[in-house]
Amino acid sequence: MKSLPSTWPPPFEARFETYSAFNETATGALEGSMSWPRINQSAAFVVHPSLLSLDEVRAIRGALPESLPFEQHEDSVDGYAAHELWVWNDGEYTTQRRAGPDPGGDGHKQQMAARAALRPLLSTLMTERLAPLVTARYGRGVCGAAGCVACSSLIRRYLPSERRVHPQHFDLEALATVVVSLSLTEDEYEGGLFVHTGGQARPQMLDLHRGGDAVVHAGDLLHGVRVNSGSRWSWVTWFGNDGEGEGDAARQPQRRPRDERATLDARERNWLKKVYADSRRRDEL
Ligand SMILES: O=C(O)CCC(=O)C(=O)O
Ligand SMILES: [Fe+2]
Repeated sequence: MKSLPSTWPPPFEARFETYSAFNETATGALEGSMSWPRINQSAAFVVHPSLLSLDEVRAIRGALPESLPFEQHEDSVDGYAAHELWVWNDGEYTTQRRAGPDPGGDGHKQQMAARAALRPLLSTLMTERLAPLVTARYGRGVCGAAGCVACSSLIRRYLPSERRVHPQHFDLEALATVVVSLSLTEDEYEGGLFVHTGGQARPQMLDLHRGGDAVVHAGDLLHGVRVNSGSRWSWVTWFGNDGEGEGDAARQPQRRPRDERATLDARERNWLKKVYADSRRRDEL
């Protein structure tokens, strides 16, 4: 029998470098790239420290007491109860993603109150901070002239008694995803979001422990969540294109053409500078 080469599994590591679109502002956005061993394939992501301020995170978490029953429909990745709270679906405010077990008591009322409280907050952040970031990264060739649009947005929680993992998957529903950490303190949980190339490679954990830290990636990134201890809260938004000019196919997931990098125009560059100057100022407060 042929034996495996002694270098198997192949060495594998995520590569991190300063994200070039943000070099000038030197705010520490990092581009990571996962290269599949032996095949010429890679997937990139950008980690943005403090995309939201801690005050913004506190405002979101303030609407989410631990006693709030989350939605328990089957998760699309592993079929177990999802423990999600959907706030946006198909580009619109939603009251529920899918039917699931009745939360009992006044559970629905509590969920509706939480969504109503989150709606203005998340909506402003999605349009003013998240969507332009996605459009700047993937470009108008992919996002459409009007820019990428938030299609789905939900809060996830990983409580010790509920869910510890979200198995690795691609976000096939999304052109691009933004995940924002909703931690109130940096030691609220251990473990977290990992990126992977599957097989025998070792997953790479991303450090998103500070509330407001965010990662932006396209649908082609293999990723998942494993919480080793504590409670983790995250805000997940899936983006599609602008929905213009493609009839019913609009807003369907689209693969980012490989190696495409958005070329930022002066207006977008200025906007990014401002986002980063603001986030630096927030850090200094
Ligand atoms: O909770 C997270 O950080 C990510 C969850 C995720 O990958 C997803 O909702 O698609
Ligand atoms: Fe995902």
